Amino acid sequence: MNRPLKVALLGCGTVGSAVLRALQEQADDLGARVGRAVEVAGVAVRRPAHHPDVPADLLTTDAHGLVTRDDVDLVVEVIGGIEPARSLMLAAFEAGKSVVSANKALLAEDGVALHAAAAKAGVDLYYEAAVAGAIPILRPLRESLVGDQLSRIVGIVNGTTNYILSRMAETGAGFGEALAEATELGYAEADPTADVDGFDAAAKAAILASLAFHTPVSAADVHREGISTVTATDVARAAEIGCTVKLLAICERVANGSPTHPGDSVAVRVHPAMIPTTHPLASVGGAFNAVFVEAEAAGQLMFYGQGAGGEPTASAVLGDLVAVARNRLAGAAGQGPSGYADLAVRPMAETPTRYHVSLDVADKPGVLAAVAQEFAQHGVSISTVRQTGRGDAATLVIVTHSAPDAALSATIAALREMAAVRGVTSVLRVEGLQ
Ligand SMILES: NC(=O)C1=CN([C@@H]2O[C@H](COP(=O)(O)OP(=O)(O)OC[C@H]3O[C@@H](n4cnc5c(N)ncnc54)[C@H](O)[C@@H]3O)[C@@H](O)[C@H]2O)C=CC1
Ligand SMILES: N[C@@H](CC=O)C(=O)O
Ligand code: NA
Repeated sequence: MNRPLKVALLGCGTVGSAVLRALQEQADDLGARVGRAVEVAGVAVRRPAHHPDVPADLLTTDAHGLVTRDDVDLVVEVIGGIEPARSLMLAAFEAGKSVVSANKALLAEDGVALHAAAAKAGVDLYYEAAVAGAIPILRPLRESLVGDQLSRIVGIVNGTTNYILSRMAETGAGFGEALAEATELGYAEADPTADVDGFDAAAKAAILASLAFHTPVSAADVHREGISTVTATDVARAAEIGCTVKLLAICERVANGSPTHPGDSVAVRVHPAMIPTTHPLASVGGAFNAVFVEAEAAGQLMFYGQGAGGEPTASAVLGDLVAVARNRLAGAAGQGPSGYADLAVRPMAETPTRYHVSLDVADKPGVLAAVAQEFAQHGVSISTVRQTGRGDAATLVIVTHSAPDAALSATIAALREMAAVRGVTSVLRVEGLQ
């Protein structure tokens, strides 16, 4: 009889414990789908005493020893972070074992080298769980859409920040209170600043852009802004123009160049933005994620589902585990991402964006003209202007047309210096507005 395939589980936190539970409770079904029984060989943890529910004979603090054990066939890495996750993955490849991971931080930092190591060893590196949790998005990009030309991906890919923004908008909850809830529910990273400051979404954007545009993109290539600067005023201003505030990951293929990138390039950015409440992404609430893909032949596609949490993420991990187990039995390995297009990454300063700006001004003759002049001087065209209030308490709300981001931020800096402007009370980019 064929011996079972043995899985080494590295990490037993929010995701790891859900993966372990599923491996134990659904062992028969998983084995039937793979075509061979799948068993847990061991679970590497830092503090065994913290895992009373895991059979003691499976627990070990020696992750490296577990990964390189002769009877281990497949490795699931759900420790997170860069080290020791990277060294453990490399050790697994060297020992001829395929790896399934949920670690976007590592893949976005060192994906090219890790894929090269896996390819050299003839094994798999799969990480569907790393982007948008349970939502199948990496395999669709890598396989189903590989025959098409992708032009743009806009996603809500961080559950924690979407949960926080949804709570702020819907219930008026404070930032800290909403973050504590997201952490309690298992959505936040071990260090939640990774979520709040946009690092997690930037890592996911890098992975999406790499696959979509056949171009190596790392987290360092992604323009990143988080949500800690989003204020109640921003949320209220958004509502006034029929918009909502979301942290967006935007990956674009840009044709016809810019001053420093004359050919095609890619622009990858993560920042909060106002989007119309009629936009498909506007209704994505709580820890849900959605990824909106635009492709030449396929047109628009939207992928939606649970982007965070133990069980949903475990679903993606197990899907990958079945895939790599099948490959192993077939004596094959799936193809890694291709980087043949190798497009340049366009800097944010040259990327076209639109701004929504609120200014406190005195309602005096000439103020509007002076403000408009400042936009014009920076080459920024105004789409709409709205004034509320009179006298000393007037507010100007301006939405621009699209312009290079550097021109927009220079305009804001100049407005802050104008005597007629008492304060710039809200500045957010706008996406999807007609
Ligand atoms: N929680 C979520 O909703 C999602 C998490 N992920 C990713 O999954 C991975 C795991 O995340 P969580 O389970 O949420 O984190 P977690 O912090 O709950 O669990 C990580 C576990 O790994 C253990 N660990 C750390 N270093 C270790 C080492 N050297 N040896 C053995 N164990 C070690 C920790 O003690 C902890 O129990 C991360 O890469 C994360 O970005 C991906 C998608 C969703
Ligand atoms: N911390 C992440 C977890 C999933 O990737 C998030 O909040 O989305
Ligand atoms: Na996914």
